[in-house]
Amino acid sequence: MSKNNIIEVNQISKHYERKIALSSLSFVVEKGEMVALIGPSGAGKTTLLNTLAAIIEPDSGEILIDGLDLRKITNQKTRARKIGIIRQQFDLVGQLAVIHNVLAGRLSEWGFVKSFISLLFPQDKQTAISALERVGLPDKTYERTSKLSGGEQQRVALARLLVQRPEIILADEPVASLDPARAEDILETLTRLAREEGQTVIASLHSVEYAKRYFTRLIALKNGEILFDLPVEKVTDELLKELYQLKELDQNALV
Ligand SMILES: Nc1ncnc2c1ncn2[C@@H]1O[C@H](COP(=O)(O)OP(=O)(O)OP(=O)(O)O)[C@@H](O)[C@H]1O
Repeated sequence: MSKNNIIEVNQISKHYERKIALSSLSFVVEKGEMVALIGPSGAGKTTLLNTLAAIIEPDSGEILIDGLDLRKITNQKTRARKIGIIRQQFDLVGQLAVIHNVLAGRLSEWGFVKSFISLLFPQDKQTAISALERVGLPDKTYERTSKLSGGEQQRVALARLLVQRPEIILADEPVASLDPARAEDILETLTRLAREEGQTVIASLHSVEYAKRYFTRLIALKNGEILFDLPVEKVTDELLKELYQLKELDQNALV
């Protein structure tokens, strides 16, 4: 494995009952790459991201992170330093003030007691405040998170990632529920901050337009397989047409 490869996926497969979600996928990602995962609904994007985040285990194949088998990175602290994920539901606690959600990025490092204490006396307050400044939310620090709009909550999730500072950021449809202006704003912020920190990003996106604008490489999934894996400038309209064509009728569904 080359020194620059931070992720190496070797023939991973995952199925749910009779449905194949991922079919023997292999690819390599270098440190600092900005990769967008695209493909029609049900193609396997979320399953792949959850597999990379070790939220689900593949049936077969292996994932190497910095040359280490992901299954062997069992220490939570080590794993949190390597990989952070933003999911569609943000995983924020609505009743808590924004700052506490941001500091949850430290949870695996601090352990339960310090994290609990931080709910009363925010520790490392300055780190959280500067993360909130970087995502453009300095005035919401003590606001109850549930009062924020969807776009603002997405920024809180980003600030939490900034505090966690993982080497790899996985983002599952990070802008699905946002209007176009806010979606672009979040993608611009995410990719700019990741570039500044030298982080590697893999994000699933429904919008090919955003994928092309903010990312440098597109991995296209279709029916759990990689249809193409190309630098943005090599992705043609023909390939995209093939990718989003309606699936062939699933004969099994008729039985
Ligand atoms: N927990 C589950 N149980 C059964 N089938 C599942 C489960 N999770 C995913 N699937 C199936 O696996 C396939 C891949 O799903 P996945 O959510 O990874 O696709 P996706 O590309 O992220 O779709 P979307 O763009 O709609 O979010 C789909 O056919 C889906 O129905």
